[in-house]
Amino acid sequence: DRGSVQNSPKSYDVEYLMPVSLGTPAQQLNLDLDTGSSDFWVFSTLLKESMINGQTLYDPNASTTADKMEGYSWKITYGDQSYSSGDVYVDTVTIGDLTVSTQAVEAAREVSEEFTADSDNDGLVGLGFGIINTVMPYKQKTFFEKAMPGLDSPVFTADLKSGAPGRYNFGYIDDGAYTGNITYVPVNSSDGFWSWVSPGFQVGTTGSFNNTRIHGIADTGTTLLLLPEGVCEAFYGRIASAKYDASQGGYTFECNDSTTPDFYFGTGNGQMIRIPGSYLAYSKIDTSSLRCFGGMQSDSGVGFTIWGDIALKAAFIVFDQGSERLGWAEK
Ligand SMILES: C[C@H](Cc1ccc(C(C)(C)C)cc1)[C@H](NN)c1nnnn1Cc1ccc2c(c1)OCO2
Repeated sequence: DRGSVQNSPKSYDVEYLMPVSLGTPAQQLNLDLDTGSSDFWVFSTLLKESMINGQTLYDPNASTTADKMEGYSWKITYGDQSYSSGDVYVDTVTIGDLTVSTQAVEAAREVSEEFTADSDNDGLVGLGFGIINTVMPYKQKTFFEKAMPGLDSPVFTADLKSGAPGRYNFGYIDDGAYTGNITYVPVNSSDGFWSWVSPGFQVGTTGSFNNTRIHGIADTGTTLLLLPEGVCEAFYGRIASAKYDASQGGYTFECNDSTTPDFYFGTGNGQMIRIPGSYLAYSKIDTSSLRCFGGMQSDSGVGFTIWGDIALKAAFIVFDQGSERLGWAEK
């Protein structure tokens, strides 16, 4: 079995949303596929009105295939301190013509203001590893873990694009979606994340390759690229107008600064992925400004490196849960 679904970026590629069908008859919601968490939760009719702001709601009472998991609950807090919580239903879920008939759907009763404010986002599909699922008393499997036994191959792939729709595929690798070879690196899933080690980085085409191992996670649910302070300093040191601006909470530079170099990160056996300098001028800090907030920021607040969308949209990535490895390819 296999599946394929288009993902569409919101403005500034802040997140990528995909249509998902839940229940019978199908209720379609736009969800954020997040490889950095492992809860499948949705805005629902259980929410207080004050927490809803245009989102599409999952109504378990309108689904003939929904069964309430009595006595089960969930509560998740994300690294940016946003949170959500609620009840759990078993129901059928289809993503890109791939159906899981008994998916644990976490229906929100409460969401923090950050989720309320994002009217396009109807919830998250966590595709990290199930060991960090928050459902109590017994944690639940992710959509991919439920689908995996029926798939042609135990993999899903992410093809995110800059300012354009991309695609998530389940159960197969589309050899037309990338160029060159796929370089596989081992994953340590003990923390529930797609954790891997990059052998190093290079700033621009003339810079030397820095053999400094970078431990981090591949996270489709994080917008930016959060790297060690030293790497940020090496990169922004090469941009004439760049500075760390405490009032903005990060590095900023002039959006059209022609000295902005590309950023390369190593994956393994000599392969490097090139992030175009243009991807690193993330967004104007305010409409009248000529300065941009950097797409690369320090990971000091997180404690580990996060290869978020800024990096992922420069590559074709294979999330191989069967062999616990990540595949990286240029495209
Ligand atoms: C932030 C997203 C999860 C999310 C996505 C979207 C949203 C909104 C819709 C409301 C915009 C909120 C939350 C990320 N997903 N793996 C995540 N989930 N847990 N940690 N991270 C990454 C991290 C991001 C920012 C940090 C951080 C750690 O530590 C300190 O600052």
